[in-house]
Amino acid sequence: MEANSSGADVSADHIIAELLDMGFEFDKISEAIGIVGPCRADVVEFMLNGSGSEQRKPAGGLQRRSSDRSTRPANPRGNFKQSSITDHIASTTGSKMESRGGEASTSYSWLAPSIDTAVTAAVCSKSKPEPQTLLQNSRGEFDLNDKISAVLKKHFGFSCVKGFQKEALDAWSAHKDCLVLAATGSGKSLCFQIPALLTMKIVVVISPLISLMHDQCLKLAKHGISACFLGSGQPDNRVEGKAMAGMYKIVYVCPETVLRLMEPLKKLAEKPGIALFAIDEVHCVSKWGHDFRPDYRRLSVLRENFCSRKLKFLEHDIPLMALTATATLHVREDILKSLKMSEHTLVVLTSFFRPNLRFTVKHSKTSASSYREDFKELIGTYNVSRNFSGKGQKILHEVDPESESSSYESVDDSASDDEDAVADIKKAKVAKSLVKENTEHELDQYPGVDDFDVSCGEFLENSRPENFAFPVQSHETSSSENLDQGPTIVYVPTRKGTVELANYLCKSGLKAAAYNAKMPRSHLRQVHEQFHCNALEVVVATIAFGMGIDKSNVRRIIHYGLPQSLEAYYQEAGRAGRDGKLSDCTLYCSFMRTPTLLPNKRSDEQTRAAYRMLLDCFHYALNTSTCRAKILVKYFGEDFGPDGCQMCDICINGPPQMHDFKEEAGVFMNVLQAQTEQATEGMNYNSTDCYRSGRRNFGGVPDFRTAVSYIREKFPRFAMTDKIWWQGLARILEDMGYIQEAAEIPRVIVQHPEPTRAGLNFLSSQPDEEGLHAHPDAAMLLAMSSPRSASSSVEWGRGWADPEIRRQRLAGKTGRRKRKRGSRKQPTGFTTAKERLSAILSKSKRRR
Ligand SMILES: Nc1ncnc2c1ncn2[C@@H]1O[C@H](COP(=O)(O)OP(=O)(O)OP(=O)(O)O)[C@@H](O)[C@H]1O
Ligand SMILES: [Mg+2]
Repeated sequence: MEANSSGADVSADHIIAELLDMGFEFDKISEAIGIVGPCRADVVEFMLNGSGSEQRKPAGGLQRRSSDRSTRPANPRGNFKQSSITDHIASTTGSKMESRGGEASTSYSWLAPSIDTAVTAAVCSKSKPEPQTLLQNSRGEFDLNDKISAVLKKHFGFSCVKGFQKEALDAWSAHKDCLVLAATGSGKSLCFQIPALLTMKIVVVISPLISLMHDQCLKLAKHGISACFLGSGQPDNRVEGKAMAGMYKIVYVCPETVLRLMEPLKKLAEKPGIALFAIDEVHCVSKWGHDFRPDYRRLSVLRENFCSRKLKFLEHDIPLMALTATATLHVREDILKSLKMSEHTLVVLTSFFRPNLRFTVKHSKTSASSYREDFKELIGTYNVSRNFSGKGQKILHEVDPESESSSYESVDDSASDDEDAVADIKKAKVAKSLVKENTEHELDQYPGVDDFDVSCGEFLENSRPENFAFPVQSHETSSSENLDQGPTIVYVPTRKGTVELANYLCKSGLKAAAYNAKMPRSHLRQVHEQFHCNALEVVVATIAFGMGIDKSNVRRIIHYGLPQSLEAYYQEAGRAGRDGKLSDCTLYCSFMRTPTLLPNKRSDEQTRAAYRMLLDCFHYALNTSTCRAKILVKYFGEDFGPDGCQMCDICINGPPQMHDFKEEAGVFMNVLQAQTEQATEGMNYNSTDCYRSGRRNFGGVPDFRTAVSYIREKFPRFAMTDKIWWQGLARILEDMGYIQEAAEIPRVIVQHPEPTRAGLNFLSSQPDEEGLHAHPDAAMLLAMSSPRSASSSVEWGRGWADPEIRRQRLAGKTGRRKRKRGSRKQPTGFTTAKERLSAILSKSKRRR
């Protein structure tokens, strides 16, 4: 150990790290240390002067070769104690400088890991005091900031770290756990990549997808940093062995593999040492997040095992750094708890706002029949510069939609919008698939970790990946063509949708490809590669293509169907505009259709939370009065301030006119109140009296449908109103706290609204009192523009959910037109129930 006058030890591995970064070869350094001892000046002098030819001329960029590592001695630092992180990054002080007098600047100036000319000059002219280098601050000290700046410039070409990156690095250097919450594309990866460059130790990164690990390793290799990834598939002992021997600066692993490699990781922690465990996309830990992965939850073993209490050779616990762009307050708490992160964990929180993203929402059936209208503009954008002849592009990967054993439309049939939609359903032979009870397979799940056709790979610095062909430019693509337009990602909810839409876009002349979790993994890798090298203009993907994709020039994210949560939406939208340029995020969804949950195994509590998230997302889509960016960041607990983004459709178009809903609200809530009273008065009233189409008996709580049917029947002025409109009113009343959902597991559309105390107060207010002013939401506006068609088709669509009705329709016994023409048979008992309701209503009116 090298002692300085301040009494602080500078360990040999520190010297090795610094000299390696300067470009000296490992075996030469260790040989020199063996001869002259762990003193930097002596080691450098020995290498430069003692053996003349020892120095590899350091130059910007990459110095170490992979072969250097293979010749590495088994235990180069033999008996030296394992140094701490602060040893590496804050080893020099003013007192050292003073103590070494004139030598100080020469001794310490070559601490600069990337200022290669300074190194040479400093070492070669020992007698002269050196001018201050980039690594010295005004007091002549070398500090963390300087070192970070140096490696940042050398490896990434950036001039400085961002504030939140600095905070995270400070936490790491102080051996603290840290939770980094920062917007998509803000640069979270650097927070865990830089530590690998500041020490000789290894950074272990836990990541949820091979595609993500692959992309990051590829980039690191280009930046001169060796890395590898270990998926959960068939282990490659060669890469795994090298990784566990410390041959790569950064080791990406999936959670499952971390758990399997606990013992080798402990050895790695001993030598050469683990600088940090980074858990990327850490929202996957939480059951309340949008992409829960059970293996992530088991990562608490990291905090439990890699601490100085358990591993005696550690001076400090190995810090954990957890990172995500999409965690609500609830999820954050869950992360800290589930990973058993230290109670001193630093939470680094930045704004989630992405100022260059322009959010828009549009109503669409989002079925094949609406492709032409919805994608006209996109097709025009790409075709404008190339005189499209009408001869479509080659489809990257032809998949027979029939073989997908499900149909896109069938997902939506239960609430399709109008006659056209029904015709589409018929055309697409959806009837066949409707018979199937289980539709789970048609929606895509988040992919498993092994989303590529390889389970591990190594990426040596400045070299091409060994297991991967570097993306080949498509023969059809010149590097400049259409780059200005930038690529587009279209997210669709179903696997079949990806294929259908990609085919449609290809036929329209675009270079498009489908991407979903069920496609061959080799195809998925090909799409990734072609997307990254601009050979593709559009990727039509499910949620399988989302997290962490870092391509700077994505200009458009189109969601063609409602996402499951605002977290998922913001995560996917965050793929756009990572170069800071204006980019569009457009959500197409049906305002008329009731969104459904992706099938998944959930407890009741999780189902409740999942519906809540879906509901928030639906509210976002239907919103007509609040800036979209404001809603999004508020969702993550951030106050946006009074102004909007001035870019989204709401900020541009302004809200619709306010409406006084007092009368409608009064009628609606009176009916609900009557239903409630009816139930409590034990009149044996329930919804099955009203409908005999297999609907559930709700046990005496108010029922939305019954209430609306009653209103339409009994109040002539509301006879033409649409259920969709009343659903909108129910949302407004719920927001105001006047009604609440009584169902145990609330759905996206209110089912059993009951008046609250505030609602009852409102009901008893005088007619001349203040009105109930609100902006109608997007569904209400739409319903007002075409009241009949909407409700009738919704009824029709709902019928399909009933196995009996479906059977009859498929058997041709009943059809929509026939039903429309014929008189609608009132279910027995309907009149009686209405009469009862009337009686209660007039009774309660009399009471008031
Ligand atoms: N200090 C910096 N200065 C300039 N650019 C930076 C800086 N840090 C990171 N970047 C750039 O920001 C881009 C996004 O980085 P990164 O992929 O780490 O984002 P992220 O925060 O992890 O996003 P996501 O949440 O989507 O995964 C990268 O291309 C990176 O080069
Ligand atoms: Mg990231």
